[in-house]
Amino acid sequence: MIFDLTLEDEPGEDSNSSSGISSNYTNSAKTRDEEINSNPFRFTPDAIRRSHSASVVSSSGSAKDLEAAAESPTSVQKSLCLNATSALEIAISDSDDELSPATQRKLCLCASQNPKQTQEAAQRTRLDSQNHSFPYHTHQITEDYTVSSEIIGIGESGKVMACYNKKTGDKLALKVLRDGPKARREVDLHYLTNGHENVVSIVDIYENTFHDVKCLLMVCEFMEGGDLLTQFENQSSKPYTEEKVGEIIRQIGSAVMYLHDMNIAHRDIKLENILCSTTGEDCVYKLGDYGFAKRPERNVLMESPCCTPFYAPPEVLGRERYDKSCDMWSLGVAMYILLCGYPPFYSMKGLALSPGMRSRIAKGYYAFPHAEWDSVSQATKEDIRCLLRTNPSERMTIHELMNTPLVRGEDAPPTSAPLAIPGEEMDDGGVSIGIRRPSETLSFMPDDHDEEDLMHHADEVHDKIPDEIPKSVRFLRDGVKAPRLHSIQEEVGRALEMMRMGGDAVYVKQPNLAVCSNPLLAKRYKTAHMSISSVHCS
Ligand SMILES: Nc1ncnc2c1ncn2[C@@H]1O[C@H](COP(=O)(O)OP(=O)(O)OP(=O)(O)O)[C@@H](O)[C@H]1O
Repeated sequence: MIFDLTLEDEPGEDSNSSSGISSNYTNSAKTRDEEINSNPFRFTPDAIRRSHSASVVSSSGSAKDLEAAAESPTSVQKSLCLNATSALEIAISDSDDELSPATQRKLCLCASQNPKQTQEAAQRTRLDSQNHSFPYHTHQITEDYTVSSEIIGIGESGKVMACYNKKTGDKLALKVLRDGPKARREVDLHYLTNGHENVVSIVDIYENTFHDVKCLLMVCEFMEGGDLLTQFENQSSKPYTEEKVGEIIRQIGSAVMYLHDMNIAHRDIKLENILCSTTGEDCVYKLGDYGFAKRPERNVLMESPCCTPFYAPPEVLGRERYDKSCDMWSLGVAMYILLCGYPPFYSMKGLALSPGMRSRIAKGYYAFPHAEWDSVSQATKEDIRCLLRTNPSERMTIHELMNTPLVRGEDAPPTSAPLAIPGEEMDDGGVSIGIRRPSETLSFMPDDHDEEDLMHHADEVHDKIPDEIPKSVRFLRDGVKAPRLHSIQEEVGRALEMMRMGGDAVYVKQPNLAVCSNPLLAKRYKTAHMSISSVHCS
C-alpha cells in the first residue's frame, strides 16, 4: 500500500480533505533553498545514492508542474510513507478526541527536551511517562509542520523525511508508520524512554488518515550528523580509536542501560540506528528506531527472531529464547566494527545469512586479525569476547559494560603487540581467535558450507586449533577491501524481512516410511506437525 501525502504551505488549507492532508503542494521556495543549503546529506555520495529517487523540489512550485516532472515531489510524496511489502494489521482507533490541555502541555514538555538534560530529569520524565502513552494529535500535521520532499533516511518501514516547524522554522525528522499494534508499540516504548539524553526525542505524534488508511506520523528531533554507519563509511570505514569507541559506547550504553532498567529490550541495535547530532568532535550519539523494541509482560522472555542477522546472537538464530542480552551481543558487534572496519561475522558469498555465517555466529567463531587488532588493547578485546559469548546467561550485562575501563574512559592496559594471555589461542596466520573459553570450540568452520555439510563436518572441526587462516581473514589479508557495510546491510535487510515474516521455516525432509526401518526417523516424521516451523513477531 502506498500513501500519498501531499503538502501545504498555509495552516488549515483544504482542511476538509477527507485524506486529512491538503491536496496541494505549495511548499515555499525559501524553505526549499534553506533545505538544500542546510542538508548535510545532500552532497555526500551516500546521500545521493540514498535519495536518488527523490528530487529537489522545483522552485516554480505549482502542483501541476511538479506532477509533470519525472522525479516529481508527487512521486516522492507517494513513496513517502510505507513500502508496499509492509503487511501490518491496521487497527482503527475509536477515539478521535482532541487532546486535553493537560496532554498538550505534556507534549510541549517533550518537545522542549534539552539534549543535555540530566539523568535526574530523565528519571522524572520516565516516571511520568510510564503511566501514559504518547498523547497523539488528531489534527493534520500540515497545520503545524511543512513537510519537505527531502528524504533524510530510508529504513525497513519506509522513508524518513525532513519537516519544518511552521512557528520556529526548526528542521525535524518525520517518520510515517502505518497505524497498527506494531507501530503503537514502537511509539509507546520510544516515548517511555523519551527523556533520556541519548535517545532520539519524539517531539510530536499525529494520527492522520491517508486514503482511508490510518497512519502515525512521528516527528523527531533532527540529528544533523546522520546515522553512525554512514558517518563511519564516509571516512572509508577507517577504524576509530578506542577512546572514540569508548565514548560512543558510553553514550549509547547509557541509553541501553536506561531501557534495560525499564525491562525494555531494543532488539535492533546497529550502527544505522545510532544517530549523531553532528559530524564534529562534540557529537552526541542517540539511540533511535524502536521498531523491534519489546517489553515482556511478567518476565516472559522474548522469542521472536527480530534482530538483524548481522548483529543477531546465536540464540535468536537458533530460535531459542532470548532477552536483553540480545542487545549486548549487538553492542559487541557494533564495537567490533568500529574498531576494525569490518564485521566479525559475514558471508563470504555476499549472502545475507549464509549457512556458514549462521554456523559461525552460533559457535561464536570470529577473529581478531593482527593488522587491525594489534593496536587494540587486550582489555577491549576481552570486553568484546564477553559481549559475543554465545551463551546469553554468560554474556556481559549492560551494567558490567558501563563499568569497563573503555567505557569509563580510564586508562586501559597499554596497547601493544599481541600478548599471549592464558587461554587465548593464536595461530600463525596473523589471527587471534575471538573465542577462548575452554567449553567452546577453538576453530573456524569452513566458510559457507551448506547446512548438511556442516552437520557432516561438525565433529571433525570440533575442538581443533585451526591450522589454516580462515577464508574470511584471507579475504582481508589479500588486500581485498572489507565488504561494504551498507551493501551487506541491504542484503541483511531482505533476509531479516524473511525472518520477520516467518519465511525462514525449518524444512523437515519427509522420509520414505515404506523403506525406512529407523524408528527414530519414523517418530520424527510422525511428530513433525508438532514442531514450530516458523516464529512470527507479535
Ligand atoms: N531523527 C533523525 N535524524 C536524522 N536522520 C534520521 C532520523 N531518524 C532516522 N534517520 C535516518 O533514517 C534512517 C532510517 O530510520 P529508522 O531506522 O528510524 O527507520 P526504519 O524504517 O525503522 O529502519 P530500520 O528498521 O531499517 O532500521 C536512519 O538510519 C537514519 O539514517
